[in-house]
Amino acid sequence: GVVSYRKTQCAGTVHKAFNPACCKWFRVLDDLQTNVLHSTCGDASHSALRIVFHDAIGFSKTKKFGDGADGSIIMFGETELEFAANNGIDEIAGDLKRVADTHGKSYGDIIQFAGAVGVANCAGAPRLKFLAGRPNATRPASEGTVPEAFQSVDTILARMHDAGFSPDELVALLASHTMAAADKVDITIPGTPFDSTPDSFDSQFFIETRLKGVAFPGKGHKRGEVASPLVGEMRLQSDFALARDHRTACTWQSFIKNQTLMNQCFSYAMEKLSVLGQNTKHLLDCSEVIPHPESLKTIPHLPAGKTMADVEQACAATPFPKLPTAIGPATIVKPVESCDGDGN
Ligand code: HEM
Ligand SMILES: [Ca+2]
Repeated sequence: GVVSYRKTQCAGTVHKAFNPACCKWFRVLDDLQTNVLHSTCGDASHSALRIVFHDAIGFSKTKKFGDGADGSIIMFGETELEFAANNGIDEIAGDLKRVADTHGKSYGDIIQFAGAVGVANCAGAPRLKFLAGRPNATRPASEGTVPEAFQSVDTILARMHDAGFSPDELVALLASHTMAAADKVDITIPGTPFDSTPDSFDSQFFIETRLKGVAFPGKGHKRGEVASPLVGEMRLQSDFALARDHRTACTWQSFIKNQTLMNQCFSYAMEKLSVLGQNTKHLLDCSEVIPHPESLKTIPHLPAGKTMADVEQACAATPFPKLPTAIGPATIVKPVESCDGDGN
């Protein structure tokens, strides 16, 4: 397509595009927002971001398996969705497969597109890039490429290194856990968030993972889970450990009062993730289709009932930033509701 400096009306939509070749993605956008993501930072938008990671990370620099952000998790879903680390991905995979098939898009593209749109549905989020044109996957990823919450920091950093990501880049990617909840860690309490604001792309996740753990949100401890600081909040063992490890703690902490830095680092790392194993020369930049996220309405804070005495020090070089405490009774985190019609 030819880029012009005047926008072209995209037929069949309310949208206009600089690049007419991106018009068809506006039709995909409308379908996704109406039927899957509901233009909200809820369960489906969260899942759309998670599947970006689980698809792309099936990549290895050393062993030549896996082709990265190629949609193999949908194309070879009967294989990959059986992997334990992909527990719970089946629903979004099915939804995105339908949308891709309807619009004649590759599974690699639909995953990256839905991820970027899902992020944009969350207040405070960066507007991620979107490149289109990934060919369909020709083989499934191997089991063992997706990090698990019960693994050690050494194991997780080694796996990320093998996929081309530094410890700092992993921390940046983990900003994703600010718009996240767990359904499968403790199946008795589906939708249990990782921070007190799962509908906002804020730095609360980086704050709350550094508070002293006091209890479990369900009835006792599950594999990959450690005690969390708030009623109704889930803490992954891996997030606990990465928040405190000398290789990652200072970067973790640096995002708390610097949303701009957090968003820039997340965007950069997501851009890398979104084209893992792909030749970007063959991709078309349709970033103009990604909606503009709303801005945040809150500032970084300690949840109500917490003080600086509840913070665990971890970065030797820099003290934990001073934060105000939210007013009111101790924060209780409400579950993220799912819209799958089964009432939980
Ligand atoms: C150390 C690496 C990581 C580990 C061990 C990990 C582990 C997990 C676990 C256990 C869950 C809960 C799943 C469930 O029970 O439903 C989860 C959720 C999630 N993860 Fe990660 N994750 C990691 C990195 C990432 C990265 C890099 C991204 C994105 C770039 C990501 C995005 C998400 C999102 C958005 C959710 C929420 C899904 C939802 O609410 O439906 N994670 N993660
Ligand atoms: Ca949040």
